[in-house]
Amino acid sequence: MMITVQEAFRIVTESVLPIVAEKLSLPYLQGRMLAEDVAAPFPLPRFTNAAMDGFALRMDDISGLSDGSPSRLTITQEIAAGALSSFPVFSGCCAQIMTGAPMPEGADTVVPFEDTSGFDGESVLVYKAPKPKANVRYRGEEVCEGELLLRKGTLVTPAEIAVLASFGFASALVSGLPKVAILTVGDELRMPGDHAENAAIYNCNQFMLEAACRASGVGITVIGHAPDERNAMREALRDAMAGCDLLLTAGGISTGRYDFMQELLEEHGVERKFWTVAQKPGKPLYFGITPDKRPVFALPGNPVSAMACFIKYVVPALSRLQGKELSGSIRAELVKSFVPDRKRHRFLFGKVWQENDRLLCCAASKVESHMITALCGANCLLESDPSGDSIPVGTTLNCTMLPWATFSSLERAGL
Ligand SMILES: Nc1nc2c(c(=O)[nH]1)N[C@H]1C(S)=C(S)[C@@H](COP(=O)(O)OP(=O)(O)OC[C@H]3O[C@@H](n4cnc5c(N)ncnc54)[C@H](O)[C@@H]3O)O[C@H]1N2
Ligand code: MOO
Repeated sequence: MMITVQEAFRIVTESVLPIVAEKLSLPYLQGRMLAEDVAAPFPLPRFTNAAMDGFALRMDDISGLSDGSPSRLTITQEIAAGALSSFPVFSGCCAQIMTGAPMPEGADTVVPFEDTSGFDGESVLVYKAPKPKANVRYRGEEVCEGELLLRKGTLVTPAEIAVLASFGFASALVSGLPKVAILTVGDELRMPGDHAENAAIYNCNQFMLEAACRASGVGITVIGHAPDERNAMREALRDAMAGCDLLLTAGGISTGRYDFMQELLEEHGVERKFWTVAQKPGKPLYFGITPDKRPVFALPGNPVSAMACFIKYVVPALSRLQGKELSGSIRAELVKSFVPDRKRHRFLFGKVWQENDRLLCCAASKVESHMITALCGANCLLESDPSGDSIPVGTTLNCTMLPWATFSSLERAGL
């Protein structure tokens, strides 16, 4: 039974559940999403330390500097970064101290090396008084022990890796990264690089979907292709289904004599959630769940249809598998009218950009589901409800950004 786009979207997002989280070491965390809150196991700085190379002293001992004459102090110890002072700085004394070294007991201020007579000798002349307590980094001044450092759901960037490392965490729990299997079908398809005779065409979906998955930040397990023949498709499906978290097929899902995909998926135990959606392109879209609850999308073979379905349904499913929030769409004003579909929700690839304070959009001029060049230059998928009238200039439309669209593409002019 044909269902609405809204219903299809709801079924997909409700049926797809997060996969198991995994613990990864620091070098592998970049780009992943934290699966748990991280609290500070100790305060930061962990101990009060010097912010400059110089002399740790008691501020009271250099108060005489105010009348212009230098103060002389006896150097009683040297503290390097990583070393501990074993006795206090007494009045009239000071400690040579290096940046990052723990402050010795008794001292409250660090005078930078440049404002003294230097490290040589048994005493030092201090020429310039800093502010009291200057050049000292205090225990816990940045972060308190137990404070929430990083929230579950945070995308790990070099900043989060730096924070984790600073607190001594060698690894972190991140959401699982889905592995996608891709299977294309069709006797007519040839691999790019091979000869395509007579009525043959080149396999675009396999490479397009692989690139779209990688651009969406997920991994690939199997990439396969099968001819329109039941046994070959059955075997290819079995291989594709082994070990993936999400199965994507393209082609063979409509009503043609060789469209065996639905029948074979169900033979493999996939439970159909829906087949056919009131949308253009992408009407024959099939969505199901394997017995062990993995999502399966059988995308229509026409490449633009396959990509529209990927953006509208597969990208949110990949987010759900990772426990990520769905990105949602943005609203932009149409600058060039187009004809929607009378009965079906219309998807069109297009461009959204910013002009002054307004977001504007326009659809690609090539609108048929086999016109793959419409994708080039597009940064979003535009949507329009069914309507018998053309959509006028100035209408506000929902635009879903393509996962690989760049921020700068929003600033350039339209298609
Ligand atoms: N009688 C009907 N015919 C069709 C209907 C319908 O409702 N009734 N729906 C049309 C729509 S809409 C679409 S979309 C297609 C989808 O059909 P399939 O998913 O079964 O896809 P195929 O028939 O295998 O292929 C359709 C089209 O796309 C080309 N194709 C397929 N795979 C690839 C690939 N990997 N790379 C490049 N091009 C590919 C294929 O050669 C066909 O031209 O059905 C309509 N028909
Ligand atoms: O709906 Mo089909 O996906 O128009 O080409």
